[in-house]
Amino acid sequence: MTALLQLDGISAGYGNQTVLREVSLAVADGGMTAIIGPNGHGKTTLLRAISGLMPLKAGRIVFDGHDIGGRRPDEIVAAGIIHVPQGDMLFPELTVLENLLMGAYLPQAAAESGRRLEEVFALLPKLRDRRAQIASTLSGGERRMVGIGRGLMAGGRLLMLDEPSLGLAPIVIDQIYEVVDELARSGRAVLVVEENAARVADKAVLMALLDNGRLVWSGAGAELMARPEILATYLGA
Ligand SMILES: Nc1ncnc2c1ncn2[C@@H]1O[C@H](COP(=O)(O)OP(=O)(O)OP(=O)(O)O)[C@@H](O)[C@H]1O
Repeated sequence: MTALLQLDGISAGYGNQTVLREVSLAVADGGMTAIIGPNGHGKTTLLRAISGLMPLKAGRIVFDGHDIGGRRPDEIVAAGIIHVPQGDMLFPELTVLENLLMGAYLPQAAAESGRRLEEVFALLPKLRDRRAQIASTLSGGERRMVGIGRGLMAGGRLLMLDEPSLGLAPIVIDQIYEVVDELARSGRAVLVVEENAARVADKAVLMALLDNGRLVWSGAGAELMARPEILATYLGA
């Protein structure tokens, strides 16, 4: 496998508190990789560390052959890593279109924003119909789609999604994962954080289980589903 992103023994945390402990992980150049694990065990922190939103205490992050540890968040976006944060974080008073265009704020992305917008509308046709609607009046599922669309507007080679299922009804979660799966099957590298392993087990090329900031297991989804002791110990299944 060609790794697009390679984490090499990374540790990170808040102040004196260490949250991530020596995590090593290879993310493939295409398809879905899933970070799973219970709440509060470091999944969001892992994405924040990759995005440059918090400093590393130890370890190396190599993306597309370059050591990106210590780079600023905007430099990491420019390098091709897009982070769609938990809970949408849209601009509530702006329209769908304005929110989408916010994703293309860096010069290179801005130059390609017309073409990208067409790609986003092709993947998420509902957003074309809703483009003039104010974000705060959208449903939860629609807001999530705008968040994903805004991330895609930035371009990038790796799309990181922090719990795209959070707070949505099961039927809407299925719709969101259909979109994520379509992106992954079209060859885009997607790193997704998900609390419920079963939701991604049949889609992910690799699942990585974080417990108390450590990577305690990784492997194929089918392998995990055949390990009831891991599911019971770490995921309360
Ligand atoms: N800004 C912060 N300051 C201090 N501690 C924090 C901060 N954010 C998170 N933590 C702590 O870091 C640990 C890991 O949190 P993190 O958000 O990474 O977990 P998670 O697995 O993503 O869970 P969730 O899905 O609930 O966000 C928790 O103990 C949390 O309390």
